[in-house]
Amino acid sequence: MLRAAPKAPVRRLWEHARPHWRVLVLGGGLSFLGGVTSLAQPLMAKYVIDELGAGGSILGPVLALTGVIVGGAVIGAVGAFLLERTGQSVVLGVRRTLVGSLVRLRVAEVDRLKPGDLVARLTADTTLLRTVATSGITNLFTSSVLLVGGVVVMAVLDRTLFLVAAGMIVVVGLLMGVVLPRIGAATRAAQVALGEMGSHLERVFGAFRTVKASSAEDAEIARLDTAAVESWRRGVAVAGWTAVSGTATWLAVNVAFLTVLAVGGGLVAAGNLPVSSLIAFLLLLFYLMEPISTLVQSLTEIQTGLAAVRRIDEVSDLDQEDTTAGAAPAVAPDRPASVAFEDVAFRYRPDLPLIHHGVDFEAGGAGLTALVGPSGAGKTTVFSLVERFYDATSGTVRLDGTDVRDWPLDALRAHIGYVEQDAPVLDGTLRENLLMAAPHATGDDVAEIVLRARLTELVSRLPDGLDSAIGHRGVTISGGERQRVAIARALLRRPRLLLMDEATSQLDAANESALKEVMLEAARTTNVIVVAHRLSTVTSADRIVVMDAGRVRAVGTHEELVAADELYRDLAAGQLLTGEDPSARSPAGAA
Ligand SMILES: Nc1ncnc2c1ncn2[C@@H]1O[C@H](COP(=O)(O)OP(=O)(O)OP(=O)(O)O)[C@@H](O)[C@H]1O
Repeated sequence: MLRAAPKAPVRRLWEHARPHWRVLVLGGGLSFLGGVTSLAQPLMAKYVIDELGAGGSILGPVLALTGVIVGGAVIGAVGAFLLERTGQSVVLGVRRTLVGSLVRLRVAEVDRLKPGDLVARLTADTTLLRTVATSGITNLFTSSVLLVGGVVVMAVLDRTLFLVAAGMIVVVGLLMGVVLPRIGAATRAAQVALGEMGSHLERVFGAFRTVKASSAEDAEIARLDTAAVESWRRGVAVAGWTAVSGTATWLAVNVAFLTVLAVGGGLVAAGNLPVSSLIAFLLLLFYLMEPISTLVQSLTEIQTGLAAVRRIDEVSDLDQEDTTAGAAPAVAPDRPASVAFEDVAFRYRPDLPLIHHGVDFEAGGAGLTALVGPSGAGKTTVFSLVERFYDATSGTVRLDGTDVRDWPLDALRAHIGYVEQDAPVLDGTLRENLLMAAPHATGDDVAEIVLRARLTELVSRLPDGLDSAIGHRGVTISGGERQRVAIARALLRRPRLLLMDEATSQLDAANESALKEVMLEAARTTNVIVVAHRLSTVTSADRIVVMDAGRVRAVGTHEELVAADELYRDLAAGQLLTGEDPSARSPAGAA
């Protein structure tokens, strides 16, 4: 579904961590110091025993040992805190990048993605990453430092015993080489299954009423369950491999411990090794048990995190819009914008057929232009090309005479108000919904728009007026009200071009006439283009563009088109506009 990330995940993980390298080095340095002091403990124990054997005072060495233990603990704690904090900051950075990438994705990318899976990447995958970026990286670092230090001290203490211990480390290393890739693959598969679950759930909630009305709950639950079981299966595989690596590491360390005891005992008996060195060596091995098992555990966790990094970075690699590139053409701020389509051909994807086959029309100046035509003729697609949700496959779309591809996206869209067909309201208050497209609008601006969009009655009916929650968790507002909220939102932007996709569902007479009034009022000062499904809109239009099968077949006023264009006459008759009997003509769909 998503393109594979081209960069190695370890490099990506490092790229996310790089901005914090100073704190990382400081935390790492302190952890190293903490580790060194704990490594010094066995050596100091040897010193205490040697002093005792020589009949000297042990007060000094014991005090020094205590100081080293306490100092080492404090330094280690500060280092661990700094590393942990860095881990959290890495995750914050990743989440910010991911949110930025998701919201700036091109519409065409979102068309082929599953939103539920994207949500899982932002939530579940970044949560996985947090474990790695906190305890995983911290433990990997500190345990590696301790292990390397321990190994060096062992090599200095006794070569023979060192070789025994080194053999154990090699065995653990080989084991990790086998186990870690399997843990990584299983984790990735588990996360993919989790993403699938998110997608299924989104599908269910996206059509919740339909699912219930179709009595399809059981089938949907079964789909969700399949994904849940797959995630569980992969999780169990991870648990299995983790158990194998944990137990095998423990065994390897213990075998090494016994071997060192046996070989070292022999060396001591033969007088080739002081007993204090053997004790120090055994203590070292004992101390190293923890860093070794922590190292193994953190390598396991990092596999998990790298699986998450892969999935997160697949999103960062998707095509995003650059909304600021280019220089905006100079335009008169209060003049209505003109739109021109010049021989525009368009397909949504290379593997899909053309939707537009050479669309040509112009709509300039203030006034109302209605786009009409059978369902699927490509009317809404016209709007998508003006807004540059997609780019024309060939031909040119112009705003104010400039190719829309030469406008900075932000500047282009700043001139346009867009009302979608289903006029969605977003979860939040009515005021937030209105201010979305014009965050700097004043209270007076909002009050004026409420009046213009005939929303006064709605505002007075809502419990907290403009500050009432609407949408999911608030009051549900009607289709007509949603349309007017959407128009108000678009108008608050003070657009020079208003694109409005009329709702196909029937509105009651009061709502319809309210909408019409708002539209006509806007058309006095703005270029308003409407995908018209209602007769009252069509007859009020200054210009009607008739589209059929991806082409413009006629342009004119209602009267001109009734006289000159058969398809338009059929469409109008289908809605009893001309008083003709529609059944007497070929069926041409609804306008
Ligand atoms: N995102 C998309 N990806 C692929 N095909 C699409 C996409 N959006 C629309 N289409 C297809 O493009 C064609 C034209 O759609 P469009 O929405 O522009 O038609 P319309 O004239 O506005 O129809 P209606 O009056 O029913 O709203 C349809 O066949 C539709 O299935």
